[in-house]
Amino acid sequence: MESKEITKEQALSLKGYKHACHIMLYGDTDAKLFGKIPTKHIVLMQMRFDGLLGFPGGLVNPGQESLESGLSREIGEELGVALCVSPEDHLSTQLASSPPNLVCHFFVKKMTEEELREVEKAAVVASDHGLEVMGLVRVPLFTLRNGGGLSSFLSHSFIGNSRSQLLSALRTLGLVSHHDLEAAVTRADKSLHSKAR
Ligand SMILES: O=c1[nH]cnc2c1ncn2[C@@H]1O[C@H](COP(=O)(O)OP(=O)(O)O)[C@@H](O)[C@H]1O
Repeated sequence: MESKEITKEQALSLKGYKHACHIMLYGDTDAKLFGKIPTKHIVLMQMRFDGLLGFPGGLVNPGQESLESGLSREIGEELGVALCVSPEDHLSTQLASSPPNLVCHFFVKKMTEEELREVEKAAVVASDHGLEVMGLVRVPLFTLRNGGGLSSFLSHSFIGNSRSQLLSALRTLGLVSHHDLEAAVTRADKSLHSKAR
């Protein structure tokens, strides 16, 4: 899905648009896969009720609450934690090409490994668990010798523009090197292309 980047202020001045707010929670880790492959960072996404991957969040009505407090409310429902989202956590706003009249606001929040583990534990007993949210998942950011890892993750199906939100956050925050990211995207796109044939 192609989307056009606009400012948060432009988005808020649009009439008759819905506002979706989603957040990427992330942090650093020293953990090594199989005791040798550095996982480097933790990045959380979720498996939704419809089988698609996306970020925690949902629709917010800016006429009734700020984008940040609406997003905090959605996080409470989906992840069972009280998380304060601030305007500084905003990363981008995009005009969705589909569905029409939707803007997608994207936030990122850095947390410690311990805090992220607490979120993962709380999510299992959150009210939406097993209903709107089937579970949190960590994004594998590494590339294995057989090419698996990030590229296999990117070959799954994503809701809306969440795949491009993920890629732009990984790029902007420098969580994956430019070379590794481009290689993973190329490999994933090839695999998606061959599945489609
Ligand atoms: O992670 C995401 N990134 C960007 N857009 C998303 C993401 N998840 C859902 N959306 C879009 O946001 C809108 C609201 O969906 P969502 O299911 O999150 O909210 P809701 O629970 O308030 O209905 C939908 O149009 C959906 O396509």
